[in-house]
Amino acid sequence: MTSADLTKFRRDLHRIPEPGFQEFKTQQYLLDVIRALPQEHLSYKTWETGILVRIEGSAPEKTVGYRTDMDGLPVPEQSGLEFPSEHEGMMHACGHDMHMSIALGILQNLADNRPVQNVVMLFQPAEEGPGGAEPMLRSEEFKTWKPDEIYALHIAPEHPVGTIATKPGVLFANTSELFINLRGKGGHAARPHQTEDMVVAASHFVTQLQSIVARNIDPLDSAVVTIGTIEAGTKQNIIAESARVEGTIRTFSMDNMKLIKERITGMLKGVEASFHCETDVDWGANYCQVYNDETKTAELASAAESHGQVDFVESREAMTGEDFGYFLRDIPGTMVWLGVDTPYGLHDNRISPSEKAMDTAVEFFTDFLHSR
Ligand SMILES: CC(=O)N[C@@H](CCC[C@H](N)C(=O)O)C(=O)O
Repeated sequence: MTSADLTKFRRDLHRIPEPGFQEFKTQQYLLDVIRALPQEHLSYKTWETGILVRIEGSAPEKTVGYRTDMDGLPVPEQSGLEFPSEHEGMMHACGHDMHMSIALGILQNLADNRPVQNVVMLFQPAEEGPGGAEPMLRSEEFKTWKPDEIYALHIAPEHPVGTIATKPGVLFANTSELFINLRGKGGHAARPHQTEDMVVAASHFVTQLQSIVARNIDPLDSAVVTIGTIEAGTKQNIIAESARVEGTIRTFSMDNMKLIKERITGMLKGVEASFHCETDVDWGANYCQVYNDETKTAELASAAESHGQVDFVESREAMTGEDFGYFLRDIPGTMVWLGVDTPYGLHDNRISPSEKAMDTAVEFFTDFLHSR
């Protein structure tokens, strides 16, 4: 697999970002590449908009898994790249175009040069939401090819190209989405006393939310409550009768997740009483933490440290979420960060990861999967 091939995959995929479980063009593109590979030891099947590919090892004693995510984000691209998204309002702003291209590169290498162990490559939809890992794990397609160990990577804007970073134990947080509706009585902007203004109610609620992390979480622990969107109203001189607040919760412990949800439920009761309105809350998709197996992580770290192309770094845990956590809850393995050296963070509309990082990842993971 050449750098030029990887770059072509990445740019083609970058142009067609699609929402979770709607990765139709992405799936077709990947299938076209997979069908063009040497087929001798290869079999594949689809699941929803995902794909599972199995390479029959030469003397297998186990099956090793490698997973990539596939979906894009509702981010209007501002990267200035020469190959921007062709899907208005959507962007691969979390590197899944790179992740998929790397997986294709590894697959091509393994199809050309058969590994000893069986390898299953998983192209998993809907990582950003509503979560493809958990239903994929439950699928018959997965169960019949279930690996004995499993690996994945995620691009890391802050690390230089060549870096692979990870740690044993908790790498990413538990997550829960948060969707709240507030309903009251709207009316004329000049007659506020006859209304129950949901812009004011939602604003108080969002401000109150900030006290949860500040005043309910042990300062030696960590949690995040982020509101990403607020929608309310139809016109500047009409008092809004409804508002919708959407966000996400991140914790390292399930006790804190429970505590935060209880506090939010309590606060909403207060908002209802204070602003004479009705509210409802939906916790959306919940991901379990990414917990790296101690032994597999040590083995991967040692392979990275002795690999000529890689600079291995012990990383800290992060409040990011990843539904790869569900695979790791069931199957020992590890997730790593891959340095891509861009000043813009994940989910930023300007993110522009260095494509050179794909060479490092493909070389390292091809060697690593051969060595299992
Ligand atoms: C790597 C990454 O950025 N993952 C997402 C996962 C989102 C889970 C869910 N939709 C949520 O918002 O809680 C992240 O935002 O960390």
